[in-house]
Amino acid sequence: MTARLIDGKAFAADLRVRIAREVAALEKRGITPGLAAVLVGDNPASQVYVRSKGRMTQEVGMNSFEHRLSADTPQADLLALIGRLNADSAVNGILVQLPLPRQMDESAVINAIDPAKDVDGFHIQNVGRLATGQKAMVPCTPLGCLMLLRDQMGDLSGKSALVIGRSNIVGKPMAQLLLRDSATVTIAHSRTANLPDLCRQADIIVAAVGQPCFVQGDWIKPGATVIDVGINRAGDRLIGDVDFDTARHVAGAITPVPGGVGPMTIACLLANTLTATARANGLPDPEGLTP
Ligand SMILES: Nc1nc(=O)c2c([nH]1)NC[C@@H]1CN(c3ccc(C(=O)N[C@@H](CCC(=O)O)C(=O)O)cc3)C=[N+]21
Repeated sequence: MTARLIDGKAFAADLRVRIAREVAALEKRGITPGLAAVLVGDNPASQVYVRSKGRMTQEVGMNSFEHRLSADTPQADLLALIGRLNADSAVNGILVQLPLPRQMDESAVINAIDPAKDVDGFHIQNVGRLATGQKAMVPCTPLGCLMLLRDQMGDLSGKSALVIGRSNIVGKPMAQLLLRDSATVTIAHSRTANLPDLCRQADIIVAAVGQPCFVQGDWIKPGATVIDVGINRAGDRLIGDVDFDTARHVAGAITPVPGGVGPMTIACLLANTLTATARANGLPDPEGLTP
């Protein structure tokens, strides 16, 4: 068996076309969505993400505001900037690139963002809203994974889903979204016993462990759908958390790295910015961009 390739790059491009159409419709009402990205320090990989986010934001017709602060910026200065962005009506979405330098308290920074502008969905209010089934801003990577899974499998209800990884930015919100779609969800992590056996029972595997080629082909139930969230640098190449070369002979469908989840994350950031703009203006949520 050879797995179907899940083309996240193409899906994301299509999503951005739909977003651009909605942005054009808002333009007629005199509304232009604005996304502010804040980058603290000069992590070269982070700079790449911020740049490509900035370019795609403009491509869909939104305003992109970039703020670069030096790595030794005091936390109070960052909080002051967030305060100004919260108060700025031209800014509908605020993204503070993670990880932050050591002197910063990440939770304090995230929770300083106006939850209505929290397009990463990391604010404690959005986390609680997602967990209790209320209208929330939903983290971009899990939202992108959910869109790909629904597109591949249709109704997820009753499917067994294994999420490998328990981070606040991927694993936990991914589990919440799958649960909302009535999947039977297991969260595995570095202390999980018999991970290969758990994997073999899963119709859906979402791998977000941060270890290259961690999930082996012979751990996968034949025909399962495998979503690889990992982005690991191997020299000048990117590789995922799934051993693609063995997994592709067993899975029913699998996302490649690059070209799978990564582009969906950025497209969902734009989707969330559009959703935040609609809500800020008392308009209904745009169709098909929220869970
Ligand atoms: N507050 C915050 N929100 C984030 O969403 C966030 C963050 N901080 N910090 C850094 C990580 C990383 N991240 C990526 C998004 C897209 C690609 C992406 O598009 N990757 C391409 C390849 C890019 C390349 O070739 O370098 C792909 O997988 O095909 C990668 C990584 C978002 N992050």
